[in-house]
Amino acid sequence: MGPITPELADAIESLIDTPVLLVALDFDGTLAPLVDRPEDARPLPAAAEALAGLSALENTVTALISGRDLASLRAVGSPPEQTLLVGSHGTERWAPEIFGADDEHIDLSSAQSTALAKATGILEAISAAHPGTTLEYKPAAIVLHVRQAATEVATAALHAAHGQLDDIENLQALDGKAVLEASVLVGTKGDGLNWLREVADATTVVFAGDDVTDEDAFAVLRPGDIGVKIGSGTTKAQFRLNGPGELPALLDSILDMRSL
Ligand SMILES: O=P(O)(O)OC[C@H]1O[C@H](O[C@H]2O[C@H](CO)[C@@H](O)[C@H](O)[C@H]2O)[C@H](O)[C@@H](O)[C@@H]1O
Repeated sequence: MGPITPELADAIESLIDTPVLLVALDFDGTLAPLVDRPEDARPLPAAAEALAGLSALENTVTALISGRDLASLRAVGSPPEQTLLVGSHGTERWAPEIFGADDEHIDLSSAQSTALAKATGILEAISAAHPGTTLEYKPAAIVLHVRQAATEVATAALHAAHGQLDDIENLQALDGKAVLEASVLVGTKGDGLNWLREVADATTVVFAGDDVTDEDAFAVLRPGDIGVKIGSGTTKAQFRLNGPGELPALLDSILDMRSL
């Protein structure tokens, strides 16, 4: 049996006649399998092909919604031209001109720049002291990656980072999969998904994601929408797939339904 359960198949069937469908996908761990180095992540070819097919359909809008900043998301995701993009956990937003929406760029206040510089200094020192950890620099955040560190080193680095970042004003610490992100902007994927729904004028939304931050997006789904959790963990989503390898089956089924 494939990954599409009869219940999920029924939900997909109901998408046939919705006037405007929005298909919004998280990137890392959903469209692209998790890998050691963030710069090496790429969509699975079958998923990228299905996404391109969906983006070419009339009355079906595609979007990526990620914790990555937009430049990084574009570089690793190579999204189809008409795909809307939400980055930096909801705070950066871009839509093709045809949608007539205002983009949202990052413009830090001096208090935010000061907080980011402090957090950067702290995480650079922690990373230097914890072999195997690396840093990712974003316009409004600094991320400590511990995926490649030994377990005890990773735990110690995350513990030290939490302890030292907690006192900085204008900063929020976000836990993710083998990462700790220190961000000076407060945004959620729920805000991002609400923006996408409005800009696309969507009557129904499909959203798939794997991480804790994706729960904010599942939380704003409405009756008739479809939320799909990718992988294990507690979730508000109604449906689940085991990993990014099963996403192409979902996208292909939606593509078939919307192509009828
Ligand atoms: O919202 P997402 O698109 O899922 O982005 C969340 C974070 O993804 C990236 O980190 C994760 O993927 C890396 C590459 O597979 C992996 O090495 C890391 O351990 C994961 O946490 C990205 O680097 C972060 O900036 C995103 O916030």
